[in-house]
Amino acid sequence: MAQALPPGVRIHNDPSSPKRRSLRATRAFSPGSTIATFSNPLLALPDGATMRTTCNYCLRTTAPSPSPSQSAATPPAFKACTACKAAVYCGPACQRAHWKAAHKAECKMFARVREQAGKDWLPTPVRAVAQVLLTLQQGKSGGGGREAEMRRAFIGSADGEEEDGLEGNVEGFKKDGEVWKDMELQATAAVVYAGLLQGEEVLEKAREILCKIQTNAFNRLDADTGMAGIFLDVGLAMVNHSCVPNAFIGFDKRTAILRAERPIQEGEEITISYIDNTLPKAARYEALRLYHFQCDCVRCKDDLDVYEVCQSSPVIPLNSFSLHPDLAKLRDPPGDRAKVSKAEMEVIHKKWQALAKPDGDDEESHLKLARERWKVCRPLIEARMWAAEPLPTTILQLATTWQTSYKKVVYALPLFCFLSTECDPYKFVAPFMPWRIKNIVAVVKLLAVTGELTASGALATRCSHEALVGTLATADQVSICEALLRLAVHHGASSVSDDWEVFTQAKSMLEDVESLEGREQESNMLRTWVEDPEDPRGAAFFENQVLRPIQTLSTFAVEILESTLDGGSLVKK
Ligand SMILES: C[S@@+](CC[C@H](N)C(=O)[O-])C[C@H]1O[C@@H](n2cnc3c(N)ncnc32)[C@H](O)[C@@H]1O
Repeated sequence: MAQALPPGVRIHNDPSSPKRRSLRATRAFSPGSTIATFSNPLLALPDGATMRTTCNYCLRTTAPSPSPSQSAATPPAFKACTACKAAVYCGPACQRAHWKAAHKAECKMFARVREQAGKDWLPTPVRAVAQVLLTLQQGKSGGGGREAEMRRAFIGSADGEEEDGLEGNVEGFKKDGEVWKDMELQATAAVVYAGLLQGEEVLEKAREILCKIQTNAFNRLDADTGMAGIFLDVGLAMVNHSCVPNAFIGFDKRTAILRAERPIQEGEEITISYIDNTLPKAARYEALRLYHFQCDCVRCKDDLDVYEVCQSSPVIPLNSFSLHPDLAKLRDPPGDRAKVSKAEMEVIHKKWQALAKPDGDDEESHLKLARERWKVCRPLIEARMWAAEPLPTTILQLATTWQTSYKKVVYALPLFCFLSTECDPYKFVAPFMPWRIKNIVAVVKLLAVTGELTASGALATRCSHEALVGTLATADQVSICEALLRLAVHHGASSVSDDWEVFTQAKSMLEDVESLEGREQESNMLRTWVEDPEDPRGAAFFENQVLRPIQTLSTFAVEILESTLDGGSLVKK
């Protein structure tokens, strides 16, 4: 593709390979380091309905605080475009930039959307296709550089050389019955709302654009690593998939950051995972169906489970500064893995997926579903394969429900400790992977609750698990929080982005903990441990005051899960 690429990467074109083009490293990268940033996307859109609560240019989800000159009583708010009243912005600079980048072409479309559909937003793929069609259309009357870039990416170069454009897998999509039907509808909607005449030529063009968006756009991760909107950069779009990738992508507003997950050599192909690569093989293949290729990475070829991938990971040593410093255990994971065959793991996942959604959003409905899921996972539980999906997701879903429950919040703590020590390190071996940091920060937030309950003496009335109450009563909960926050801040610097909400929260919570009086000794000890995790005094402090209580809390998790999900009682001596 003829476009400027950031340093750190180059495009390799091999017409004889099924992958065709790929992204290669121009130098070596260590795990956690930034390979390249991509800040000039061709498309960057918030999710459909959230276009009213997300800045349509920088994709910020909360408006910046008012300046000191503004009244503090005025809550920061997004301002809508005065013409269409649909797109909103965090400030005039973003509004101006978006006008130039995309909104000038699409603004009038929203009046039509309101008139024809009675809505002031469009589903993301429909809006994205319409934006491309309208920019190309505008180009006919002098759209400038943006139009030329769009044309090269979506239509091919001016001399008709298709080679230059984005991959669309159009023929593959056309063979995919239900999917293609949906795509045809979305493409037609884009043409109608864009106000273009509905000839077969324009409809065909719209379908091809949609195929290219589907193949090359990334789901932009929101602050909490949930999905929110799409991001398409023609350079980043050259990165291929592997279920054992050596890189991952983080997003910071309108910028995508490509980071190394494993050591990368100069000239090596850079790969990311397009999907949740910790799922069993059949589920991964199903998720990859929309990309129209057969993955032949080592995870797929040898049908490796999470433990087998973990065992041979080159980033195991990074865990010496983590909540799983026992590297030998990562290389030789516990459990009776021979008890569950790969075929049985596939069946478990299929059955789990087939279970219906919760009947309602109340705690009881979630609990009912968790019980059914737990039952399906029984062979994995008996083999103690805690990191094998769908078991960790089952635990996480219950832990997340309990996190906000007045009655169960205390029980969420052992569950998150368990996820952080027995599941996440095997699923995501590099300690800077966002899901690991997010669950560690969840432990800190829960300790803030149990710390208060312990101090006020109310813990025993809120929790009938005596050993859990006893462990918390004797633990130095503040030092545990400080140690976990230091881990989160250290690894967070190599994770999603500097602006990642989980990372910024960890930094601010750490400042709060550091400012507490009367615990200089503990704080100094933890500082020593961060500076040199091998220092015997710091290491012993971490081992005794932090790791041991976390591991003890974690041991209560299975008991609590079994008693809640298998019909027992939470009361334990
Ligand atoms: C985002 S594009 C990646 C760039 C693409 N290789 C190109 O030349 O334009 C995604 C498409 O690349 C191809 N692809 C990605 N990863 C692949 C892999 N591991 N093996 C084969 N093809 C792959 C598939 O056609 C997929 O739909």
